[in-house]
Amino acid sequence: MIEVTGLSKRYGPKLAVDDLTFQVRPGIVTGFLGPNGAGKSTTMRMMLDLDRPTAGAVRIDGRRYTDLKDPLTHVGALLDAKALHGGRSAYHHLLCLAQSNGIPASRVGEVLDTVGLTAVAKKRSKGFSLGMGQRLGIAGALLGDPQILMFDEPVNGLDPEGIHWIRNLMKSLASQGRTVFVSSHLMSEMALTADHLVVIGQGRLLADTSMADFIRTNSRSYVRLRSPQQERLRDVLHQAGITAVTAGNGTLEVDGAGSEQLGELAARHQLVLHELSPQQASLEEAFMQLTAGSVEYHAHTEPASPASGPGWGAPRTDSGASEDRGSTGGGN
Ligand SMILES: Nc1ncnc2c1ncn2[C@@H]1O[C@H](COP(=O)(O)OP(=O)(O)OP(=O)(O)O)[C@@H](O)[C@H]1O
Repeated sequence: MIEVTGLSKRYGPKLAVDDLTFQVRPGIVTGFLGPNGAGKSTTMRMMLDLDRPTAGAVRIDGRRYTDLKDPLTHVGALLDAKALHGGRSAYHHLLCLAQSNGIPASRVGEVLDTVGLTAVAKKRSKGFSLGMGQRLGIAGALLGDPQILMFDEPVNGLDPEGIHWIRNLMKSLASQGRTVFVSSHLMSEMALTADHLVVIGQGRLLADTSMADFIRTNSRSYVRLRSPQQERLRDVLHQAGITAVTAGNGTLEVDGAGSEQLGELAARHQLVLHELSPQQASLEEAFMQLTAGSVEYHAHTEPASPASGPGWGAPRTDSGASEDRGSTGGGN
């Protein structure tokens, strides 16, 4: 398991990671979420000793990363798929990694096969597409058959088949009892992959909880009802002490009562229902709700117009102007 304790990282005036404490457990996929610039990559780099913490510590199975013998056999990581020696073939890139980590050369062919790159094994990686580079990075992470795996944005650049493959790979690695820690901005994908979530915003821990609890705690759940006898239904609900809110499309929304209770109530009063559906917010909605206060880089739906605005280059006066990096979405 990975244990992060009081971890902080300061870059000049910027506190990129602020006193993070959490554990990543084996046997499940743990998703690592946060808005742009929240500190995810910095945290992962510190986990792998690629960046020195300003304070705090990371332990991998009770030891510091630098104290691990042949670290790739303990921890496999994909942090930056572009961090490759472009002149080397995929095969030689992996062979160099294997030789410097006491891993048998026979593993190279196995992992190339696992990630589907056998046919291009002898090609130089500088000609690889983004998706092929991701696959090669994942092959490198798997090379030492480690118990702990970390992936920073692993589906970046992958096509739908590749995304599906990554999802199944992570689940199967976790089901073998391994520790899988993965960051992603693709919420729909994370919702299908992760069992547990660690969420950070502006370097601070916002949530460390199961996927189900995270969605339940950070979003509204309700039951949607539609009936041709809406007025009677509303009266019946009111008499039962249940508040219903009229929504669009002739539907009623009810908080605080389950669909079983509502269905039985309607049946007792012989009311026809055309819809009785529990509504649960998506991970994306729950994530946006939780992180709303810690998003640093806000884009704007409407592009600024030279005619209506204060003029190109003039200081903006709307909220968040000082940190705003415009509609490119910021990043680093
Ligand atoms: N080497 C560095 N020097 C200075 N500042 C840095 C450095 N690395 C990261 N930062 C800053 O630290 C903060 C956290 O960055 P980090 O890349 O860890 O965030 P992230 O959550 O991975 O973001 P994203 O989702 O956009 O990849 C940002 O404000 C970033 O600009």
